[in-house]
Amino acid sequence: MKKQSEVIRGQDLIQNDLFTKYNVKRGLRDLNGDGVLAGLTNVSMIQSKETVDGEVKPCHGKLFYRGYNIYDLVRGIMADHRYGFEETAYLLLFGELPNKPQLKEFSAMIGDMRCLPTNFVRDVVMKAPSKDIMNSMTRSVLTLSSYDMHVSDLSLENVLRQCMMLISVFPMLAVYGYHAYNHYENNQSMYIHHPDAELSTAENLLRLLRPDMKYSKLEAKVLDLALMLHMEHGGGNNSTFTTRVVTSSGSDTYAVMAAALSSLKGPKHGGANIKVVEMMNDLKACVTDYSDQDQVETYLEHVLRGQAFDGRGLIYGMGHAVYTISDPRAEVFKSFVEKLAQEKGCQEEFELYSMVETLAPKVIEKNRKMYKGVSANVDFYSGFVYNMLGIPLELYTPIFAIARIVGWSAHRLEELVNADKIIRPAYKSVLELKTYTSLESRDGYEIEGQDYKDYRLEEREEKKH
Ligand SMILES: CC(=O)SCCNC(=O)CCNC(=O)[C@H](O)C(C)(C)COP(=O)(O)OP(=O)(O)OC[C@H]1O[C@@H](n2cnc3c(N)ncnc32)[C@H](O)[C@@H]1OP(=O)(O)O
Ligand SMILES: O=C([O-])CC(=O)C(=O)O
Repeated sequence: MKKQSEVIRGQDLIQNDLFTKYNVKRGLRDLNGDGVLAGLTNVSMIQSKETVDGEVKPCHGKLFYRGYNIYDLVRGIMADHRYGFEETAYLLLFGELPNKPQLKEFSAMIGDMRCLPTNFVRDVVMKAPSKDIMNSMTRSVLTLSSYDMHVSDLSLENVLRQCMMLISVFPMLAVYGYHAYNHYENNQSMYIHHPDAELSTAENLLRLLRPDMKYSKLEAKVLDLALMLHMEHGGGNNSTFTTRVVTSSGSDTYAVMAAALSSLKGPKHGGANIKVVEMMNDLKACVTDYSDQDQVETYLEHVLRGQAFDGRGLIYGMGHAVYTISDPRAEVFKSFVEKLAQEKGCQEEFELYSMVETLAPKVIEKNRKMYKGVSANVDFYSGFVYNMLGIPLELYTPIFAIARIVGWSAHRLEELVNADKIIRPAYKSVLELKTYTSLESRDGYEIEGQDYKDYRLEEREEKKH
């Protein structure tokens, strides 16, 4: 395929100056990070700039769910020693914080709905397991549509039912998908624990994951915090915008959530949490002393030049489309990470993360043309936290999805209530028009070799147990 791919590169490359000439907002954003306005939302608000003396300036990032500052939500729930997933999900779906009976009823509904169709785990989740749990979840979500008698009913009542069911079963799809992979690919024992309707989402996640179903209160609380912080981030982030776009075409909830999962898994979006941990492991393997600032800085320079790690030139967990000085979620995370690292004896690693957090923005700013600042994003510390909780790498992005499906649901419902207009931006064509020629008279390149054969799907080798 080498020759053909070179042809594609030649045909598809559009010169940079044309984007400037036609004022195309690449990535649908201005250089200073302001996004092209694509809609209005009541679900959440992100602030990264403030007006001081009439001048707009970058500020520390702020995030509000339905008008409530994320700091206050986290602080309030933590202070009362409650789990926050269900309460925050209620807030995002219904627009106000629940009172006690409302929270009890909603939590009970989520608990009751944590139930998959008969033999679904055997017939769907355990078939052709994959290391890529996001793809496994996507397949499960699409297959669940076959069990829904009202799959295409777009009434709010039906869509809410579908969203709540998916919110409830996402932890099962993720963890069972992991167990199937771990068994068939890694030859480990497989156990499928049932969820407990009385427990919170965070507790259930750990219960389903661990062989003995046990976890400490601190572990469940930290995971619950992670879920709260990842739940929602405005209409413009890649997976939520995908949700909005696919919803606007009139598609069903399963197809919409499958599309959103496919967006979130990308390493520039939710998939960054896996990349951060892989990058940090690579860093540790590449330097002789990871407390040595010079060595760490040199490694980061190599990453940026595409000479280290995955060759993409990105320092994962750094930078954000909107935030510049700070991502409030990373700040909240960091304060808990430090405590957890002390408890788990991982202070040295915490020091390394802190060092990279300080050095990376300087290294990026030195090597790239910057229009706005770069700081640690929510994905920077999350993988480290999950690692300390003994959660396998394959589940890091799925945990993000377990939280973010709430935001996707709120945006799908908001899109259905308001827009009823298919989202369809414009692409200016810079195509040159041509005169048709007959097959006999065409020049063209010759296909050499048959290297496509290397790419054929391999039969999965049967594992002996
Ligand atoms: C939940 C989330 O989705 S949070 C984001 C998770 N993603 C990551 O952590 C991946 C690493 N980060 C990135 O790829 C980017 O910072 C993004 C995709 C998050 C934001 O991208 P943008 O808004 O386009 O970044 P921005 O406009 O600030 O970039 C300016 C320059 O700095 C570079 N830059 C920004 N972040 C990084 C980074 N982490 N590593 C290397 N270079 C970076 C950009 O490539 C760009 O340089 P270029 O014009 O030469 O290509
Ligand atoms: O807003 C974005 O572009 C990415 C992000 O942080 C999120 O989705 O949580």
